[in-house]
Amino acid sequence: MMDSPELRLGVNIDHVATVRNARGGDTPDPVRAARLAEEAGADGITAHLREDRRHISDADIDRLMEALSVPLNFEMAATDEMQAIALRHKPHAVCIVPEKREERTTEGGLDIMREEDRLARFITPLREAGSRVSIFIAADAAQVEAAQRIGAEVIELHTGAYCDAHAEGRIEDRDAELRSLRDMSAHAHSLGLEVHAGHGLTYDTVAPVAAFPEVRELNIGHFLIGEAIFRGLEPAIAEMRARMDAARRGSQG
Ligand SMILES: CC(=O)[C@@H](O)[C@H](O)COP(=O)(O)O
Ligand SMILES: NCC(=O)COP(=O)(O)O
Repeated sequence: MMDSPELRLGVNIDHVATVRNARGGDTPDPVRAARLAEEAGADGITAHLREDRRHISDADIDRLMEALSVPLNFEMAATDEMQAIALRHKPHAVCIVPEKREERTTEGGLDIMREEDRLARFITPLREAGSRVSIFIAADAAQVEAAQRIGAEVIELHTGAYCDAHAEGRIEDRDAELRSLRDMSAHAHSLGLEVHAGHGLTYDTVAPVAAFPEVRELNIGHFLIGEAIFRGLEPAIAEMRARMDAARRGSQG
């Protein structure tokens, strides 16, 4: 069995901005949330600048780049507008995600094969600017292999189908999704890709994913921001961190 290296927690603060935007104005401030998340043990901050700006704004990205002392993982669609913003800021990491204007949340992974040549050209300047490029994909061997072909350094596996199956009590589907996540983590690692995972993870679903030794980072947002309403952001994050660490230790026997 391979050793389990450190597992990082990236806290996604998008939905602090969702609440702010419900009324306009400045509160609650996602940058303040990001700084509290750092203090609570987040290893990085994730923010998704959607094309429709439904939560994070351009000004939030400007301020995050100024304020953070941990790395920013900048999630964005593969558009010229977003590429220009990423090239201006040169964040630590850029994660390319699919976007549909009408979707409630990021519904699936990017279909790399549908536009493989364009994506290979698209990520080249981002890598040259010093950002680590990650591709948000479903746990699918063809997508993993395509991510490697286009020159990505990292993949982030979409855990939404696994979390939905868990929430809906579809145990066989949940277990099948988990097996796919496990197998694709190992496959991607064998191809030299760094493996991250995220979307929809909660206290109840995080442990099995955290235990996969190839997974180096989990990005978690919506659940943590919701939980923070009841107990505060720092305790909510500290508990997630503790559950991740316990699962990691357990997987090392
Ligand atoms: C790509 C991804 O999974 C995150 O960006 C997260 O889901 C953000 O929330 P929304 O999908 O609701 O924008
Ligand atoms: N890339 C996934 C992410 O950043 C967090 O997703 P969620 O926990 O807000 O669903």
